[in-house]
Amino acid sequence: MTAFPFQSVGFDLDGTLLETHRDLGAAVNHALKLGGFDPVPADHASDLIGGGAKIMLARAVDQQGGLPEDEFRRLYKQMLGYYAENNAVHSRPYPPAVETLDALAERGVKMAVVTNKFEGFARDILTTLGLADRFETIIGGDTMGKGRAKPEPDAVIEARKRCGGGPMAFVGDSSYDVRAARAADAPVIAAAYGYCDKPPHELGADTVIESLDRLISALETL
Ligand SMILES: O=C(O)COP(=O)(O)O
Ligand SMILES: [Mg+2]
Repeated sequence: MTAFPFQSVGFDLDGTLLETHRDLGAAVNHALKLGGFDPVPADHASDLIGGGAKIMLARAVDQQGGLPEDEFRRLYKQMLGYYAENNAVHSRPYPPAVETLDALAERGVKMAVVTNKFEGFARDILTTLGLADRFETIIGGDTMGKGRAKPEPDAVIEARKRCGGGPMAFVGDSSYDVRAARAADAPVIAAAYGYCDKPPHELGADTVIESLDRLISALETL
């Protein structure tokens, strides 16, 4: 067997490893309701995901005319409070996620999560789902400091360092992921089944997969 080409793989969370839009959508709708806004329809919640919770709520509020800063901040706090209590109600790994993580572990590959979610939420959800221990590190949108979340490369670079510093490939579903990985000089695979903010083939990734069960062969042929 030839050696696997990557020492580590970095994963985006929402829309790549986990289907999380129902819980995120419920949190946004909780805040929208408190602000007197209409809820976001369930099948539109996924369009708001990618830049973290604040951007998600801001997009939903702006679609309905926007809010002054202090009122927005109040709703944002309410949203975070709700999500803290309800972040893994409906959220699940995509069906081949666990098998794929197993298959990578069998090959000696280290795995990292690099998400724009707050690190604490990511840890909570992965712990509830029994997956937290599989990752060498979990880096959130707040881990590297203000303004350093994806699409900045810092979190990908830090994840690669924490995984030993060897070659890391990155897998993500949005332009935030592709830009962060590119800027960190990591090959990147786009998850077409996720919450892509552009048509998957236009994200600028090295390759596109329709399901996580294609990941290992995609990594071997990058
Ligand atoms: O919650 C978000 O908006 C983004 O999260 P992700 O970086 O894991 O996709
Ligand atoms: Mg994502």
